[in-house]
Amino acid sequence: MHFAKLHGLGNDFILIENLDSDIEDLSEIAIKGCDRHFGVGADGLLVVEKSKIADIKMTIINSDGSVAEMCGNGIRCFAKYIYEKGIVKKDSISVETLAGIMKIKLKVEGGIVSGVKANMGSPSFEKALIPFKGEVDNRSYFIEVNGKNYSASTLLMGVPHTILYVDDVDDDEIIRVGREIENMSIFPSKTNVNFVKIIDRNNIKLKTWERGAGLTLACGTGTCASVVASYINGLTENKVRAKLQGGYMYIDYDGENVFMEGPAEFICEGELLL
Ligand SMILES: N[C@H](CCC[C@H](N)C(=O)O)C(=O)O
Repeated sequence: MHFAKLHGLGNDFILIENLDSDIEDLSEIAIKGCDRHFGVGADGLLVVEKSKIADIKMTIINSDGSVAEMCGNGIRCFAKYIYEKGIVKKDSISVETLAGIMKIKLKVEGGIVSGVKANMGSPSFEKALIPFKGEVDNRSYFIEVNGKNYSASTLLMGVPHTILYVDDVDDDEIIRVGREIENMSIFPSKTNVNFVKIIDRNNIKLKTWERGAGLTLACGTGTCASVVASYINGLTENKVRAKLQGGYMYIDYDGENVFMEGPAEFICEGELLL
């Protein structure tokens, strides 16, 4: 089947069209297609489907085959694809996801999408929604891993996110700590784990261990969640530039909705022979 590969700041995706809803084994395609040796290689699979309640529907499947409710870098890539392929030829697009309908604004120059701004909706600290089973105030608590205590926040930004504040986002410890926290029993649906260094009140640096995908070069929902948590805890302003391994993302939290701005690029197209 035909596929496109795109990335948002190095968080890369295989995208396929399923507008006739005739492709069934999407998790199998994600697992095989995302394999970086036996497949195309990607952090996840994006699927274009028809919607009854929005312009289009985006289904997201992680490289381990698990379904994710939302994906920030993915929705920028998705929006670029559906505009440039003429599936939805509007510069303001509504996208149905399992986390709700997202409103996307495209910057178009000469028929090419040069930038994407997404309204990522409202964050929630509601334990039942995240879900989170800890007996602490999840806005700010301490989490212990391998005898070390980390200051943390946990919230829902379409998908569950836990934010840890660290001095060095490049510490190899991140992989072990990320994998351990992702699977802790206090997170019944697991969690993404963001390691954040506050640079100043308008700049952070972060790296994300993603639920169902492992360490990625950037995480859109994670960057949004990190800015919300940092603002709520008085560590930053509500408009923040975030430095990811793959480049910069711009986040604006207005107290109700979170707006994410960043790039999306095509890498290649081809035939998936799985
Ligand atoms: N792996 C995540 C979904 C993708 C999130 C990330 N790639 C983004 O850009 O938001 C999860 O299962 O919660």
